[in-house]
Amino acid sequence: MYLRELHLTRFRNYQNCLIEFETQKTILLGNNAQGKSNLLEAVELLATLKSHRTSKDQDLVFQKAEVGQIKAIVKRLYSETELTLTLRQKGRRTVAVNHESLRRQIDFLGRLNAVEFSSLDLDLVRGSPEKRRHWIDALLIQIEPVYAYILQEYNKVLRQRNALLKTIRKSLDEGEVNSEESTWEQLALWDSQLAANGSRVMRRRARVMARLAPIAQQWHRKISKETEQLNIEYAPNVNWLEDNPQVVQQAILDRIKLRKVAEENLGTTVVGPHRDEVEFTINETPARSYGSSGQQRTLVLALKLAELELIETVVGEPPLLLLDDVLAELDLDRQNQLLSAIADRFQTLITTTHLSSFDQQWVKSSQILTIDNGTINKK
Ligand SMILES: Nc1ncnc2c1ncn2[C@@H]1O[C@H](COP(=O)(O)OP(=O)(O)OP(=O)(O)O)[C@@H](O)[C@H]1O
Repeated sequence: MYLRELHLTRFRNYQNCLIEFETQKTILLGNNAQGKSNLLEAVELLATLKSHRTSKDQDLVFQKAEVGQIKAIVKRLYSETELTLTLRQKGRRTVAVNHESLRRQIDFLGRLNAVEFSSLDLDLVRGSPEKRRHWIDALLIQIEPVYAYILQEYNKVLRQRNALLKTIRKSLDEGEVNSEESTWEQLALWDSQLAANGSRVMRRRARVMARLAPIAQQWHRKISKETEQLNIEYAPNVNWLEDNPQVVQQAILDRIKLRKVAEENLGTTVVGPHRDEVEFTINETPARSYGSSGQQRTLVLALKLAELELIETVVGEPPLLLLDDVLAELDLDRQNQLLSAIADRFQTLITTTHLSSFDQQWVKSSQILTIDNGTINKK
């Protein structure tokens, strides 16, 4: 797929900016805080309807403006589509495809695919489990857009169940024995909802990890010159023996029973995919605590290359690659591995503050755009 045009109106620090992408590779060159990451964020939003930098639309709209917009023309093998995402300071965002508004946001997903790689991605290894859950979820949304809906439903159930557990906790604090039957009936209802929705999330996470792990392992072996063996293990909060909805749901219900007292005392849900983890080990040592920063970079690079490949296999077309200031973080050897893997296969947008760290061949074959305080010029 190919992003031909991007038009940003009152988005972040862009007032009105039209960018036409003329080659497979674009270098976005500019000093700090000029709008390079903002531009990649716009593409990320079109691909996932999420930004890894903020969950508030107010942050995305140009200061004090009411409405901001991201518009793009995407060329696919057999079609060309115009995508429009309208963001509001107050009120809901809206989406349109070829000028037609869509009622459901998930119908917007899957029309543009992108893998982003920024220095923040090192947090994938070092950061909290939440970072890794977000990472799997963002990948799943791209290869199976209905997952966005499944996750949203799970989170709704989780919020409601937590609210009920909080009330139970409060009455325990106040010394009331909560004997009201309706409270326990309600909780039993939320238990089964949590199990039904939780099993959908967990089974999909398990499946995508099973597909991604061998690809990432292969890349990792190659980048580490066969010296290191990566292992990726999805560690769900609940274990099950068979990939079958009933089996997984029952496993969740059994664990809820086991953790009943803890949940009531804490006043929150402790069982479910919101407590999942992904474990990375290198030569059987946990990468998070023992990996050197070089090893951690190799690991993240292998994961990103695996994401590109997996999306390409599932979608049938190569996704875009967004590299946010990341080349400088990699040594020459890893840079070359990345650049040769990309070659001309993936349309790549890459931000940098200076061109000197780039391979000259790469510079020659790229379109170079300079970014200065929300305005873009060809170099
Ligand atoms: N909603 C907004 N309205 C106006 N300006 C904004 C908004 N959100 C962010 N900005 C501005 O965008 C700029 C940051 O841009 P961006 O994060 O893209 O930096 P960058 O060019 O990638 O720099 P770096 O190299 O430091 O990552 C800052 O000047 C910030 O004030």
